[in-house]
Amino acid sequence: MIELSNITKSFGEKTVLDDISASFRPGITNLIIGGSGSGKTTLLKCMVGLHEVDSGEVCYSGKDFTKMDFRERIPIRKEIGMLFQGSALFDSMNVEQNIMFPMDMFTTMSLKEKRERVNFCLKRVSLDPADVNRKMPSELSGGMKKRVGIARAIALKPNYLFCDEPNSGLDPLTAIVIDKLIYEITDEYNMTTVVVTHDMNSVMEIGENVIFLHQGRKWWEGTKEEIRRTDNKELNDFVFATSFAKNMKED
Ligand SMILES: Nc1ncnc2c1ncn2[C@@H]1O[C@H](COP(=O)(O)OP(=O)(O)OP(=O)(O)O)[C@@H](O)[C@H]1O
Repeated sequence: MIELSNITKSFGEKTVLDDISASFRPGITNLIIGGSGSGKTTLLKCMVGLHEVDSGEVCYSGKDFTKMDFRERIPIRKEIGMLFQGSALFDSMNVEQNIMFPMDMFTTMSLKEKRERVNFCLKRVSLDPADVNRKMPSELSGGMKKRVGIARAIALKPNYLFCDEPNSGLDPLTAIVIDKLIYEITDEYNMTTVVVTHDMNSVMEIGENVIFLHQGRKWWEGTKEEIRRTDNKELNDFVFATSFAKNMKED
């Protein structure tokens, strides 16, 4: 469980996050949506400590992350898996080395144990270790890179999974496959998963809890089913901006 209380963040004069409170429960996919510049990525970065908040609390299972120093944060960081935009694989490392990286950083596992874990994680994302282990990221398709990114994110059996635009750059069918994968592993490992997206297909497929940010504020919160019935003007304008999505709205 992650709980945000009254998060505020400014860059210079500009308030980017304005008094955001929200709860993200384990075992479900929590989505953060909103227009460009609404503060989604900033909020995600505040949650993992890549930005410091100006005020407010980010609590992991009741422990306030914002008040901790670097050392105190390490045990929580070990429980966090991250899939950032573009997969962020290390170009100079092959697939196996990429997935081993968090284990090298945070564990004393033997090489044999690490290899077993890499193979397990690759199989979990439906990749064949014998086929991809020695490949470099440049040799993989966009969808495969995302899968490897997810395999690396789950390598340390995280309790928390953060994904920033996991579908960016993917064709619609591959995007659905990646969404389903995130949804399945969230349920399977009972992770607290937070996904930043502006992909409406994702919202309608896996939006079990959706937070809508508008002008740096939490404007609306609900489920994918509730979005179809919402009267919130800004949310409607955002979600049903495309004719495809309009067809999905209930009368
Ligand atoms: N490091 C920074 N320094 C100054 N301003 C920043 C910084 N990071 C973000 N911003 C500003 O904060 C606002 C919110 O940015 P953010 O990236 O969180 O939006 P977003 O909702 O994720 O947008 P997008 O969907 O386009 O990725 C923007 O106006 C952006 O210019």
